[in-house]
Parts: sequence; structure tokens; C-alpha cells
Amino acid sequence: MAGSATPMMAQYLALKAQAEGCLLFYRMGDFFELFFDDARIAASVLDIALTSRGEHDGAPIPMCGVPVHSAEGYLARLIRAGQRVAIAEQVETPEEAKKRGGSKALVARDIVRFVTAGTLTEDALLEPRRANVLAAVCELRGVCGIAHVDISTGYMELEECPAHDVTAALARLDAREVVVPEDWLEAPTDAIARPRAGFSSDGGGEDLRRIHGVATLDGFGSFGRAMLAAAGGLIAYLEHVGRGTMPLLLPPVPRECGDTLAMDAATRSSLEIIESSQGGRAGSLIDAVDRCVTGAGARQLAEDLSAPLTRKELIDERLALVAWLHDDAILRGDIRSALRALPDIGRALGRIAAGRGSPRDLGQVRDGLEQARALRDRLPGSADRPALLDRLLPALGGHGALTDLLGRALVPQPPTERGQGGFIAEGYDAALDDLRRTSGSARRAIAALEARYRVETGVAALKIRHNGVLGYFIEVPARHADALMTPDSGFTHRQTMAGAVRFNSLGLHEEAGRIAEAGGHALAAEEAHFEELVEAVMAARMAIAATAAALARIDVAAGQAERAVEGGWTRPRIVLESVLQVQAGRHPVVEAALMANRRSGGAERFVANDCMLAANDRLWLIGGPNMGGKSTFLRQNALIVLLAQAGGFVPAASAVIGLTDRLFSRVGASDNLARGRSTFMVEMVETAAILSQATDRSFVILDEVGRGTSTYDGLALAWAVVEAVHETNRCRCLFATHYHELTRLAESCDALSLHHVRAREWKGDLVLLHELAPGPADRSYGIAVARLAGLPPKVISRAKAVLDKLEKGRAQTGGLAAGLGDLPLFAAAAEAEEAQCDILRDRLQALDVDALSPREALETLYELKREAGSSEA
Ligand SMILES: Nc1ncnc2c1ncn2[C@@H]1O[C@H](COP(=O)(O)OP(=O)(O)OP(=O)(O)O)[C@@H](O)[C@H]1O
Repeated sequence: MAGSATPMMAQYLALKAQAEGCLLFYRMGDFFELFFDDARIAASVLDIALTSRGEHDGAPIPMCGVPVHSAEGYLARLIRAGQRVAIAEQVETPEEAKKRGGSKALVARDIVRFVTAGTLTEDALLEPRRANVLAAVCELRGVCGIAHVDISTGYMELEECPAHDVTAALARLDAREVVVPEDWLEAPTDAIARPRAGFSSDGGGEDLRRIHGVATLDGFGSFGRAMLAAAGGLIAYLEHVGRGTMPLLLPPVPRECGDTLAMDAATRSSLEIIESSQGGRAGSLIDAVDRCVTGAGARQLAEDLSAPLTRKELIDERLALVAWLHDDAILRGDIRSALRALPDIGRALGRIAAGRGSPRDLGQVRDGLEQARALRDRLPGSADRPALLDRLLPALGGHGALTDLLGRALVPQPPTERGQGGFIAEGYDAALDDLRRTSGSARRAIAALEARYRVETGVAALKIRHNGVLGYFIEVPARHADALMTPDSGFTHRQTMAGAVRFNSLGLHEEAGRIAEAGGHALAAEEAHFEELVEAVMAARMAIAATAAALARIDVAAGQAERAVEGGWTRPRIVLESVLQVQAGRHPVVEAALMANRRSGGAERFVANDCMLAANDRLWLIGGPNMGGKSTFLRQNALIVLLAQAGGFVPAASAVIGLTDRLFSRVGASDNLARGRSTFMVEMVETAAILSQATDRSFVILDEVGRGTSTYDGLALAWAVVEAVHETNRCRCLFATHYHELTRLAESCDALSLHHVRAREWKGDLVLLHELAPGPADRSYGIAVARLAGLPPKVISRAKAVLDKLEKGRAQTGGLAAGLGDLPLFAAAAEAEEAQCDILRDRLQALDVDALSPREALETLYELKREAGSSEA
């Protein structure tokens, strides 16, 4: 690449322009090369050598490259590092290029696909236990349509929500990529902007009808305009990245707003459902719950935990299946070992549909479908079989013709490479068998030739060998070559090596020709069969996807049952009343961590605690020392609600769960400096969301609200928030606090009760009992905890002295909350304000404005203003 205008450079730059901000993998022979900034980025992410090649505008061109055969691994690392990649392949052979444009012609190249985090199908690039979601969002008049698809399995859902709920919905989806119209101002920061034209509701509807070959979408459900517009944007993006090849898309499923337990992004991350606060799966809820034996099951479980249900009958249906499997250990074991052997047919199907399927994928579909049928046949048809299972079982069968076809057509273990052939079974195609026999007999003939030539030449070391450049040849050690060099020897010289000489012969040439010809025909025949088999699989794709979904659902239920047996979990009872009655509840993650500690010598056991919220006792104020277990208690109850509504057993001795519409968790403040908000600001924004959205069917956990600011402000805010939750939201709520003063709220709030986590000082040491007890905490143990943490003794004794003084002061003044007892309640205060407004309103209405002189009007205005002002004082 010398000079600035070489044809190759021009071609490269034209392709780079089409790559739209993606790294360009430019195919050159056996390598993908990257140039300029792409090379710099890739070299640093991949830790490979950055070199240079030729010059552009007088400067060397930075370059790096990756071998084509190992490109997948490099792609995976780039995608994980947040990059997107455009693959430019050679789309003609060098011979074709020469024929077209003479000896100097450049091989034509084109971008054949884009590899992006949301559009992966390759096994090596996907995490088996995590869905790979691509979402598109489009706002139409305040309503946001969201379309999302996991193209590795084709599952697609469309939903609509008010614009202000879109962040929560996207948090639920945990999408790898989000595409939005380029002119949408509210878009999430890392969203991919796409042309607005793609996001049209008419176009989206038309696309879906075309893809699924239907005249109307009514058969799939009803879809709003914003949903269809989002679907349009999603499909346009898929067409763009696949360069026209559409991945598998199953018929869209409409998701009703309110069908699932609403949780905002802050709640999700604070409950560490799918990811722990450290960022990995370890330490998350799913990690403590997941006992699925298939990747598809684990993906379904993640979906269930991200979107728990809000309809009692659906939850009960899932619970009944878990209970059935829970009670029958032998059956559960059987099912799980059958599932364990299952290939991931959903993802194999995804690759086949995307045009990237291999013979191995076809084999996986065959094996998976066969095993699904075998599993169905093994499940007993007893009268107590749960209704959900009855509904799932038909989906496990019905593939007889397809599995029979694939069974006859494919070898038992088909290879991942299809170019080499060898995947069509013997006996499937007589003509193919003939071709194979021909090349087999030619191979045998070559072996016979070798033996014959050894005898004829007297060279025992003579060998017939094969390589990619020469094809078949005869090789003898150099010292024996002379005998074969004579003109009448029947051998023609081809190549002289250091220690050996290579020859050809007429007989060998003929047999090699037979092998090549038959081999070529055989490969073509296998390729044609491959296409037919792909077509047969594609024709059954909906049914295969349904089988995969049914298997995943059974795996989730069996895994939940297994987990419940392992941990002594219980079946929750879902009721419609607003209660939460958990006996001996535990935190699944903390308990698992303590158990792991015990295995390595630790002594602590998890202490189970009850939570008994009911309509007349719906707000628990929980005090007690730091490290006493308040946060753990709060979270464990939120997690129990979540697990129950996801349709699983819960870590408790018994649990009655009043159906919950929204779950809020504000636990611990974490700085969000990236979004320019301080700890306190984040805390208040989240609290504001709770106060505006929690209903009397919601469950809220609030941990130390007000902690992030000065003592007085913090206490005042905490006080007002508790009152508002109690009087206005009327939701079930656990509120942990260090403000002892808040206990006085028990006097005025009738559905509020006081609790504390117990601790004891024993021989000067603090013993945390992690046990919840009724009543307020007797004292705080901050200094004792600080001592436990190893603060220097000098600092501790100084702190004690300061505390002594402060406490004396408090005793004299009545403490921080002195006088608060006379404050009218939140609602009473609001009522008083409302009454004042009513008086003003009556007076305004009584005024006959036309009858007033200008002077009287002005005086009346002053008067009204004075009155309004007096109510503010
Ligand atoms: N019920 C329990 N049984 C056993 N150990 C527990 C229990 N609850 C909490 N712990 C242990 O105590 C530690 C601290 O718990 P947690 O963070 O809930 O305390 P906290 O009262 O909220 O503290 P702080 O007020 O400082 O936030 C946990 O990490 C856990 O190891």
C-alpha cells in the first residue's frame, strides 16, 4: 500500500465509510487486517502487535491483523470490550478478478455482516446462561414502544409504556444493544442512533407481516402503534447489520403493561438480581438460585427473575409445577439428567436461521428433538400432573418426520465445518455413496500403486504422499532418485527437496484425478443435502422454538425444586390481601456465603427472622446497631416477594405473599458520579420516585433515608418520608434507620410498629445477634462497631468522651426531636392547608368582580394575598 491513492487504499476507505463507526475487519488472504485508528484500538484491546504498512498522506499506516481461522476468539474480546465490527470479505476469487479487470485487478470486497453485541449467534461469542437481547425504542406522543429480541433464539416481544417508565423497562431487559431514532432526545447515552425512517409503525407492521407470511398480525395479539414503530426500527437495524440476511424472528409476543412486577433500575441493581454490585454473577440472586442444567433454562430463569408476574393464577401454575417436582425426588432426578444431555436447540436454530448454521447445529436439533420426545414419553400421565406441564408436554413431541429425516441424513457426530463434507450418513443418498466408493477405490488403488512401485524400482523407502500444493506425488530419498530420473522409467520429475525427490506417474495422475473429481461431486452433493435439511428445519422453526421454550420452562421448574430441597425452601401462598407474612425468612445470598464460610471453618450461621406485615401493621421501623443485619432483613423480604412472584419457592419456613404490583428498594447510597449526581441527590431522586409511584399494593424497603446529609435535615426528611409512606402511599414498607428519634412516630402512625435487631455487649465486646425483636432499639452501638472494625483505641476513647457530652446535652434539651410531638401529622398538615385553600376559593368565587372599583379590587387583592401568606407561615 504505497502512496495515498492506491486502489486498495481507496477500496479500504470506501468500505470503512460504510462501516458506520464500527471497526473494519478487511480480509486479505488468510488474515483480517485492521488499519489506522481501528488498528490502534484492536491492538490495545487484543494485546497484539501494532505494525505499519505503506503510507497514507505521507505517514505510515498503522496496521494489525488476526488470522481468519481464529477470528472468532478475537471478535469475542472486541465485542466484550464494547466494540462493534464490520467484516469485509473478498467476494470474488483472484482468478475472477483477473478475468474481470486484467492481471492487476483488485479482488472485490464487501461488508458481508456486522458483528455487534446484540446480534450475535455464534456459540463462542455467546454466554450460554445469559440471553443476548437487542432492543429498539421509539416514542410516539408520550408513549414508548419497546421491541426486543434475542436473535440467538429468535424470541421477540413488543411492549408499550409511558415515556417516564422506559428506563425501568430497559433495566428489566438488560439489553446488550439499544437502538433508537437519531432525533430522540431522551435516548439512553449508549444507545445506537439509527435513521428515523426505519421507525415507522406502518413499516414495522408491514415488516412483521412479511416475515411471518400473514395478512394480519391479529393472530399474534394486539399491537399499539408505538410497538410497531419500535419493531420497524429493530428490523431495519437487523437488516442493516446482517446485510440483508434476516436472523430467526419468532412471531412477536405482546407484553401487557402491568403484567409484571414493576421495578426501576435502582431497585434492580440494589437487589443484585442478575448481577452483584461488584459487576459479576457471583454474589447475585440468580447465582444463589440457579440450579438449571441447561443454558436455555438458566436464560429463562434470568428472564423470570427480571420480570416476576403479577397475576395470581399464572404464579400458582408455576408454583404447582415446582411443588410437583419438589415432592418427587426420583422423577426430578430423571428429568434433570435427561435435560443435562440436551443440546441448546434454541441457539442452534438461531444460527441455522441466520445462515451461519453448521452440520453440527443440524445434529443438535436432531438430538435435542429426539431427547425432548423421549422426555415426554417418560413423564407419568398421573391425575395430579400440574396443568402447566400438561400444556407444555405437547410441544415436546410432533417432530417425528423431521428427526427421522435428520437421523437418516446425518452422521452421528456431524462436524462444525461444512466445507470438508463428511456429514451426510452412508445410505442416505446412493449417488453420494457411489462417489465415495469411487474415491475410496481410487485411494486403495493408490496404496496398491505404492506397493507396486516399491517392487518395480527396488526402493523400499518409496512413498506416495499428498499435500495441498502438489496433490498426490511419489517421493523417494535423494540417494535413490537416479533410478527414477531415467527417461523410460515411467516417472516424471516434479520437485527436488533437500533430502528427497518427488515424481509423478501416469497411473498416479489418473487415480488422483478420479479422487478429485469424485470428491468434488461428493462435496457438491453434501452441500445440496445441507441446504435441503436447513430448509426442512426452517419449515418447522416455530415448533422447534416452542419445544426449546417448553424444555427451558421444565428445566427452570426442576431447578427451582432442586434448590428448594437443597435449602429447605417453602412454597409461598399467594393471596390478594395486602400482607407479607414470612416466618423464619432468610437471605439466599448471605446465607449461601455464610455456608461457604462454614465449610472453610467459619462459625456463623444465618439467623432466620419473621416479617409480619398486614393492613393494620404495614410499616415496620427497624433500628439497631450497624452490622446488625437491618439491610439484610430488608432485602431478604424483597427477594422473597420477587422469588415468589417469579413462581419459585422461597427461603423461609412459611410465606404468605400479598400480590405486589411494584417493588422498590432504596438500600445504601452509592455515588453516581458518572451521571453527575452526589450520593444525597441519588438518594432523594430515588425516594421521590417511590413516593410518587408506590401504591397500596406495593412493597417498599427503605434503608437509612436521610443519612447522606446533615443530622437535622436528614432526620426531618426521614420523618416526613415515613409519614408520607404511612399516610399517602399506604404500601407495605420496611424502613431501617439509625435515627432513634423516629420511634416517636409510633405514637401518631397507627399502622407503624417498632422493631430492632438485637445486640449485646459481653465483657466489653459487642455481640451482634442478627435477630429481629419487637420494640425500639435501646441504644446505638456505633462506637462499639467502630472498635470491632479496628479504629485506634485513642480515637475510640475520644469518641466516647464526645458522645458522653452530646448525650448529656440531649438529656437537657429533650433531644433532636424535642417538640416534634406537637407537629400535626403529615395528613393533618395537608388537610389544614387544604382547608385554607377552600376558604380562599370560596372568597374568590363570591367576589363580583364587575361591581368592584379599581381601588376596591386592589385592596381585595392585597387582602387575599395577606391571607394566603398567613397560611404559609
Ligand atoms: N440474619 C443474619 N444472620 C447471620 N448473619 C447476618 C444476618 N444478617 C446480617 N448478617 C451479617 O451481618 C453483616 C451486616 O449486615 P447488614 O449490612 O444487614 O447490617 P446493617 O444493620 O444494615 O448495617 P449498617 O447499619 O451498618 O448498614 C452481613 O454482611 C452478614 O454477614
